[in-house]
Amino acid sequence: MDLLRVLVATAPYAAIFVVSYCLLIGLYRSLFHPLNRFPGPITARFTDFYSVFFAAQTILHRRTRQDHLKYGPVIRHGPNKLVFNSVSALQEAIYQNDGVTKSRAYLVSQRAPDKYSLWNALDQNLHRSKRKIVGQVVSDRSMRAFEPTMIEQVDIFIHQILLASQVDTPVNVAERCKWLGMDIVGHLSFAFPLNLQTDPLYRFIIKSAATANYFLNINMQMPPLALLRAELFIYLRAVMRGKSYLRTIQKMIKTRLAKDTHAEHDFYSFVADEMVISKDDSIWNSEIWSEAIFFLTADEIRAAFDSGASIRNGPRLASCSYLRACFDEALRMSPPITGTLWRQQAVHRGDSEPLVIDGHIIPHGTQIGVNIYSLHHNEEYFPRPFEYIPERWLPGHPEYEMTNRNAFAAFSVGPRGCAGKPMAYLEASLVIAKTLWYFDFEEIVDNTKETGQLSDDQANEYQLNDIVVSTHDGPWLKFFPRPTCETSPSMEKS
Ligand code: HEM
Repeated sequence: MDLLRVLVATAPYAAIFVVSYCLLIGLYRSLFHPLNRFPGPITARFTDFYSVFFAAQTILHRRTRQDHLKYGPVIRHGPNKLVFNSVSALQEAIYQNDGVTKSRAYLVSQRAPDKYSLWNALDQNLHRSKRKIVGQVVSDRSMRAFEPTMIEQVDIFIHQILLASQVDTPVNVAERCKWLGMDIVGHLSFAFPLNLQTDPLYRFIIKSAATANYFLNINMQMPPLALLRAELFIYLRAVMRGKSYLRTIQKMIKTRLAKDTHAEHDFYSFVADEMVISKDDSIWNSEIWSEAIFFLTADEIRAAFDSGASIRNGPRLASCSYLRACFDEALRMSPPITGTLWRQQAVHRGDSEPLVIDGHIIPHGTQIGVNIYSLHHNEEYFPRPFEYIPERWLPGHPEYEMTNRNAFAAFSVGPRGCAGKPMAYLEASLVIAKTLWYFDFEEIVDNTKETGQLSDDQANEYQLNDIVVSTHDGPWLKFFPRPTCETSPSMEKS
């Protein structure tokens, strides 16, 4: 009762304190903040809720581009944030600059205070040592050893499409690719057969991972929001329904720990000797846990591939330049990571060495970045940005001359660029090559359109939802087996 009385008595003072604090912060941000000289939306000047608002609608990438069109190549997108839309910021000033590191916003993905994954390790030395280990997993040699498993999974994908075509059923390609991607990464990480393609048991993890990424994206825009732990309610509900993503990963790790370290050719066999791994329940706080979470969600990215190019399979896969051009153009228009990859000046630089980006001196502590979607739709680098033109990537074509391919950032660049790039290309090449070899297809529903405020240009583009990695639905395709199918091993399974 006493406590209640104290609370009631102090409430007005607390309210006055909060309002005064907000007013003072507002006054400082509008009049004295060193970023005031940069243009941008008024709301973003005062609060990160501006980005949170659009992130919650999964359209922050589109909004950022619109803001660039309105305010120019450098915009203030939060009280302490600047977004750049130039090749020089991408290639020199930010992502390949030793004096710049990942932003502290990445720490919202930490599982335990002193545990870092490759993705959220800000310290450059720690990152280098982690990257070395993961580099072994996705190296060319390792990928060659893993390829038979990958092909096996791709063959299941083809077989499932055949089954659908035999009963005249259209296929949601995004959904199938997500299942395939997750099955492959289950084998790659802990040699665990998730079998999403053939068995619905674990399919819930796709949705769970998307929910986790949705909240991650919002929290990264305004890190204090992570303290609210809004995602906990969703996790709790999943646990109660017996469909917990985290519990599934725990099961995968435990199953793997029960086997001999080098019994399988997977991620675990590489990291086991480097990390202290406990076989009891404290697995939740272990280093392997942090890495596993990252590995499993990163793979969702691969579901974004869709291409209509005609290609050939086999040893010449790597030399199929048109296939590669089609991939790159799809990745340009619909990058699997659409957002701004936030960075900040590294602490070791100290205040004495100013960071200069595109001629602007950047105050220490400012969050800086390039928005991949905006850069990929910058007309200066990619004329007619909303048109799918693979010839931009093929020497000898006029479009090639007019394109600045240095502005391509689907895998980011520099030491924090994508470690899985060769694997992503290999997997996508195999899937598309095999699918086109065995099937003709037609689109059933037009998935490019979406309700909402889209410009005419945008309406012609395949619509993505930005949740750190972008998600989408469809296309819905109806497949027709080609005569070549009859002799294929994967078809014989039917
Ligand atoms: C089309 C598919 C893919 C795209 C477009 C893509 C894109 C990216 C991008 C843009 C980053 C930088 C993220 C940041 O700075 O916050 C990244 C990081 C990373 N990606 Fe990928 N990725 C793809 C597939 C994969 C696959 C298949 C794997 C692994 C099997 C993978 C592993 C990684 C890793 C380990 C990092 C962190 C690198 C580091 O911080 O050192 N990616 N990826």
